[in-house]
Parts: sequence; C-alpha cells; structure tokens
Amino acid sequence: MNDMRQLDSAVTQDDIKISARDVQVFYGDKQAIKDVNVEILDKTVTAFIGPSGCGKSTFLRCINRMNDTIPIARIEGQIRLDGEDIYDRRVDPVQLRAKVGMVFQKPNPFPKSIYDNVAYGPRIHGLARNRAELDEIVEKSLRGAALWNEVKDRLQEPGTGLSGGQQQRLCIARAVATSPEVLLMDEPCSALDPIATGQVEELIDQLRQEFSVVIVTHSMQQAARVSQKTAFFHLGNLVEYGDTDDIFTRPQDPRTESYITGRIG
Ligand SMILES: Nc1ncnc2c1ncn2[C@@H]1O[C@H](COP(=O)(O)OP(=O)(O)OP(=O)(O)O)[C@@H](O)[C@H]1O
Repeated sequence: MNDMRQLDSAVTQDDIKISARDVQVFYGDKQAIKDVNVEILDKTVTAFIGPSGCGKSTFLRCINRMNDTIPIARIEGQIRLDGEDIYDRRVDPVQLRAKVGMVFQKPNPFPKSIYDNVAYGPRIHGLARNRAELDEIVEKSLRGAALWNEVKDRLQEPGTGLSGGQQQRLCIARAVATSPEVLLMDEPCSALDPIATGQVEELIDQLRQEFSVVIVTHSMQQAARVSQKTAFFHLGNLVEYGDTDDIFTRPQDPRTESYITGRIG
C-alpha cells in the first residue's frame, strides 16, 4: 500500500470524478503500476509528475482504457468514473473515450479539414441531428479550445497545415467536441514553443471550469502553474498525492522531496 496522503476532509463524494482502487498494470511479466489508490476530483486539474518510466502515462491510459489497445498490457484493480466501474464488461470503450477524452504529446490531427477533425467525434456518436447543429458544435469546440478566431475563415483547409500549437488546440477542440467529462493530457505541451505552451496552459485553466483535467507533465513549473492537485509517481508507485502547493513546498515523502529538488529524475 502506498503511503498516500488523504484527501482533505472538505472533499465530498460528489467532488470525486474518478476513483482508482488497488490498480496494478503489467506489460507481460513486468509490473509498471503497483497498487495505486487515488481519487481524482471534478473541475480540478490534477498533475501526474515523476521521473521518466515511473508509470505516469501507463496510469493515465488506464483511465480511458487506452491500454486495451496494447496486447501485452493487463490491468488489475478497479477504476470508477462517477461510481461506475469502467472495466465492467458492459462498458463500451469507444463510448468511454468520448466521455474521457485524450490529448497526446505530439499533436495528431487527422488528415482531414479543420472542420472534419472537430466534427469527427460528434458524427460517430450521433451528437448532431443536422448540419446546423454540427456547425454549432464545431464552432463551440473551436471557441472552447481558443482557436476559433484563428481558423474561422479556413475551416475547410487541412488541420495538418496549422502550426504545432494550433494543431494541439485543434486536438483539444476535437476532444471537447464530444462533451467529455474528463480530459486526459499526456505531456500536451512538450512539442510546443513557450508561446503556444502558455496558450495551452491558459486553456487548461478554462477547461477545468467544465470538467476534470488530468495532465502528465515533465515540467514541475507547469504542474505548479496549472494544477490544483499533484500526484507524484516513482517506480510504479503513487508515492504522494495532495494539494499542488503542499507537494511543492511541504512534501511528506523523502522521494518527493528528492524529485522536486532535482536529486532524482
Ligand atoms: N507498450 C509498452 N510495452 C511494454 N512496456 C511498456 C509499454 N509502455 C510502457 N512500458 C513500460 O512501463 C513503464 C512505465 O512507462 P510509462 O511510459 O508509463 O512511464 P512514464 O512515467 O510515462 O515515462 P515518461 O515520462 O518517460 O513518458 C516503463 O518501464 C516502460 O518501459
């Protein structure tokens, strides 16, 4: 069992969006995640930090069952979204991923127009009854991703023709278009310059007004800037979880302290 810090008593059951219980992940015989227990709050940005290879991305991918796509990956334990077990046999992973969207390290727009990139999810999930409704969703999502003003006059141009930072915001628009409840972001700024990084960070802060955001980051400065909660992972263990301010100023575990002061990692 990890010596994880408890949530503060002000947190109620309603605030908990995701709860993970005794989660283990294996790739073949190798264990990548060990006995992770954590509650992720709604309308909050949670940062996952820790040295390379400690399991941050593996655990993130458990939350929308992206690990299902890796044949040798096996998960034990339980992850609940609003109290529902997401690994229950009746849960359709495609539906789950509409509710729990994901943005990857490298912007990966589809080889389609800007419009069609954003319209893709709503089309496959039947979220619009007609073209006007679809137009509305596309505009709202692009506005939500702070990209509308830059692309409104060229919606039919390819998404791949945008700058890296614009492409990442397009991927965020694509993820928010299905009205997700949780947005998972795996190092979303690592391929971006400082200006584009600033724009995406500002966006993350706006997105948490609507839903729960979980971000994997190598940058402790970024974790401190964007998150309210931080989870520190080390060698597959969730070592410490708590308010971001506390993790960075008063870590309880010597491994967390070593990492934030640059002694491990
Ligand atoms: N598809 C895979 N097949 C086999 N092993 C994997 C796979 N993906 C990850 N691993 C292993 O699982 C462990 C955790 O990797 P993971 O990518 O989750 O760590 P991370 O903390 O996100 O690392 P980084 O910060 O470098 O991205 C590592 O030992 C890694 O080699």
